[in-house]
Amino acid sequence: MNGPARHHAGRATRPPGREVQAAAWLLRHPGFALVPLLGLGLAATLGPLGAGLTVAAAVAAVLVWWRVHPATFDRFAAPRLRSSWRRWTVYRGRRWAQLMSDTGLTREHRHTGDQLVPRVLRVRSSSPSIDTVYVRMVRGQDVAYWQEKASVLWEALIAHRVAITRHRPGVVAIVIEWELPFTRTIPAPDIPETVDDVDLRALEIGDNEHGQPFTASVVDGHRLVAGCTGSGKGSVLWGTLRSLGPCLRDGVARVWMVDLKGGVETEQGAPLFHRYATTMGEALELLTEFRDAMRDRQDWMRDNNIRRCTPSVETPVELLVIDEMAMLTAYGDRAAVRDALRLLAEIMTQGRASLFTVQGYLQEPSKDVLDVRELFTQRICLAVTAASHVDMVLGEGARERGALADEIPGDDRHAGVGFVIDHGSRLPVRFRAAFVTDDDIAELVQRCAPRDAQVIELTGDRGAA
Ligand SMILES: Nc1ncnc2c1ncn2[C@@H]1O[C@H](COP(=O)(O)OP(=O)(O)OP(=O)(O)O)[C@@H](O)[C@H]1O
Repeated sequence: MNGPARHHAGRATRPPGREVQAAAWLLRHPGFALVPLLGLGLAATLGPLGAGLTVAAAVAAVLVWWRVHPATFDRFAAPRLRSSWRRWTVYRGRRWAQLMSDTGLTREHRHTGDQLVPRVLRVRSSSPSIDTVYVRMVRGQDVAYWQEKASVLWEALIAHRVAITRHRPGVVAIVIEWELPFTRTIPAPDIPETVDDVDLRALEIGDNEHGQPFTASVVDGHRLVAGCTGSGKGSVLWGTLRSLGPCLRDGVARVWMVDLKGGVETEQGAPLFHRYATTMGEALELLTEFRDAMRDRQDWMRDNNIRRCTPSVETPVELLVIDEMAMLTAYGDRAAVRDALRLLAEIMTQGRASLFTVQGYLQEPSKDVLDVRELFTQRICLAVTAASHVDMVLGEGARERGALADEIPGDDRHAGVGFVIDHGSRLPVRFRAAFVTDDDIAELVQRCAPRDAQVIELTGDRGAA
């Protein structure tokens, strides 16, 4: 009856031999065997000089790519190279074991007394300042246990923020934000002088964490912006309109504004709008008019055999902006909400080629918004109040890949900070919207209000129709 070996037949009381451990390690990290083998293979076929030249040429090609085309390099090559680099410099061997031990995340084997260290399975470095480390927990731990230790881990790593989620049974994903790359408030984008200075596919609304302009299109689809109160949605909205300024002035783009918060925040910009609605009744009228205008343009395109419109005074970009979208799609009278959702779905599925696009701003993503979520091709998540909101807005797995939007503190240092998913790499990219003040809005109105504006009067009953 004595001794663990008799209690647990088949379970060893001593670890496997070192050679077995080494073979298992190599199987888990095939690159370590394959790279030297490839080197030897090259040397055998091309000779040492040929092999050296081939490797040098490969390194040179990567360097040339890095220098010549930073945008594609940062998008495709950098995350992979960075992930490998971090894996073997930060989350490796003894250093990792020490970190786990110091933070109380190791366990002693009951029988052998060995330290069991959670194993790093994979590192994904989506940006220079965000890593996701996938770790197999040791037996007896669960995700709640790890989450309890998150703050200890955070302090030990000297990181900006750490969040832990369950990836799959036995495996946790640790998202580590190393630093906040935005140290200052970014001033509002300049209003371009002329329509020719405006790139409708890349309107500047802030900076991304790579230090490049954060841009957004108003012609390639629809945009959803989610963020809790005070997160900086206003900056994204007004930043877009500032970058679009001359197009509004000259009638190459027109804004149809729906603000069911009574127009408090958008009233200042009313002279810029082609149509303006602040009650549910007005909003439905506006949506219907927008939809009908879209149908008319589609008919015109069909008659003239045009597959895609070019923005011009004759065929302007028609931009439907909905501030606090949930008031339209979730909280209003049920029949009105149903009508609004039906009109929106029609506009969003058909509007793109005829230049009818939608931008929805939202405080709290709800189930009703999810019905049309997939129709938004660009989704932006500023600070939100719940972890589940991040995936609701950006798509499943976004938070685990690094989009910790629910962890963005609600203070002025972080206002305007958010995440988007890069279309090419599918990785989250952090950005900060430029701050558009009331004076910046006033300047925009003064310089860019359209000459032939026919704004709906701000009268009538307010609230739900
Ligand atoms: N891009 C930014 N950079 C720095 N600070 C900002 C930025 N955007 C907003 N702020 C600060 O955050 C405050 C709240 O911003 P804003 O009103 O745009 O938030 P919001 O998301 O529109 O909130 P609500 O949904 O309540 O209207 C601003 O008064 C300003 O102090």
